[in-house]
Amino acid sequence: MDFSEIEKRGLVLLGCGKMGSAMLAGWLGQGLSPKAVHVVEPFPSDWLSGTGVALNGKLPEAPAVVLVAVKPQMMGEALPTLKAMGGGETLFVTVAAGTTLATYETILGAATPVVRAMPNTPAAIGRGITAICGNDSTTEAHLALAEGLLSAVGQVVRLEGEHQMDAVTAISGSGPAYVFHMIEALAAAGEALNLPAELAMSLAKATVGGAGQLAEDSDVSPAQLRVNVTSPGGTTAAALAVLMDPEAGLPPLMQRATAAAEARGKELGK
Ligand SMILES: NC(=O)C1=CN([C@@H]2O[C@H](COP(=O)(O)OP(=O)(O)OC[C@H]3O[C@@H](n4cnc5c(N)ncnc54)[C@H](OP(=O)(O)O)[C@@H]3O)[C@@H](O)[C@H]2O)C=CC1
Ligand SMILES: O=C(O)[C@@H]1CCC=N1
Repeated sequence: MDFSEIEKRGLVLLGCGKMGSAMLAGWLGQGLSPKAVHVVEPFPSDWLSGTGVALNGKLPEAPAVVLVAVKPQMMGEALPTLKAMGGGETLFVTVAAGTTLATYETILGAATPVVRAMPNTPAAIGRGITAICGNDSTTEAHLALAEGLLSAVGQVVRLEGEHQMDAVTAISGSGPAYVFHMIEALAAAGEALNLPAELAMSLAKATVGGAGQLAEDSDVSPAQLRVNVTSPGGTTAAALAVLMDPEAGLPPLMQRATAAAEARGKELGK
């Protein structure tokens, strides 16, 4: 990523909790100068204080980018403090779930370029995936700037429009939590089969991590990779008969879980 525009005009990060620090760690790791970053965060972590970024100080008048990473519930309080940066010169990029482009336009002015982005926490190790879409005031240059910034912490995909954002949030924004829960569940299942807890957790982490990497790196589909593990009449087939049950297996459960996430995204947007 060419950070020169951001290093010239500055980047304001509003809120530096779990997602803000995951992205900040990625940018600093990619060589962004900490001096270019101005963070507004009520309770800075020790990690944040040690990064060398400007913390809770005077902000640039027209930074290249404001990255909004506060909770949707805090938006009404936090965003108006940056209203003076709205209007056109500064690109606002927001990662908040649910909150619609129209809400930002109401607070910051309709002429403000706003990109909604949905990243995920593997951004902290450069393995995130972020989906983006912009409002009517965004140009190709704005989208390219947002894309460049977010591609410093993983892959970026552009959406057809904002109507896809709550579904994306349900799949990849929240998705790492489902995978972490899968690790917990697999480890707990190992303990239920009388393995020591530490061994069960090591097996579960390495299995999920290795399978995820294989699925991402391989030209073979996940369905075929699954078949490759499954010997006819063997142990995997016995487990998959339970997991792939059309009524009580993982697919209907995953659909219910992601539908609940999507519905919550829509509620947060109201
Ligand atoms: N966590 C994730 O995996 C993902 C989160 N997101 C989105 O990212 C956003 C942040 O989520 P997350 O990082 O998990 O939440 P966190 O609570 O960890 O981070 C939000 C941070 O903003 C701070 N904050 C609160 N009020 C203000 C304010 N007025 N001005 C500046 N900072 C403020 C909070 O401080 P304090 O704790 O003291 O209130 C906190 O440190 C949310 O909108 C969420 O939807 C998107 C994708 C993935
Ligand atoms: O749980 C949430 O609302 C946020 C959005 C996606 C991941 N975390």
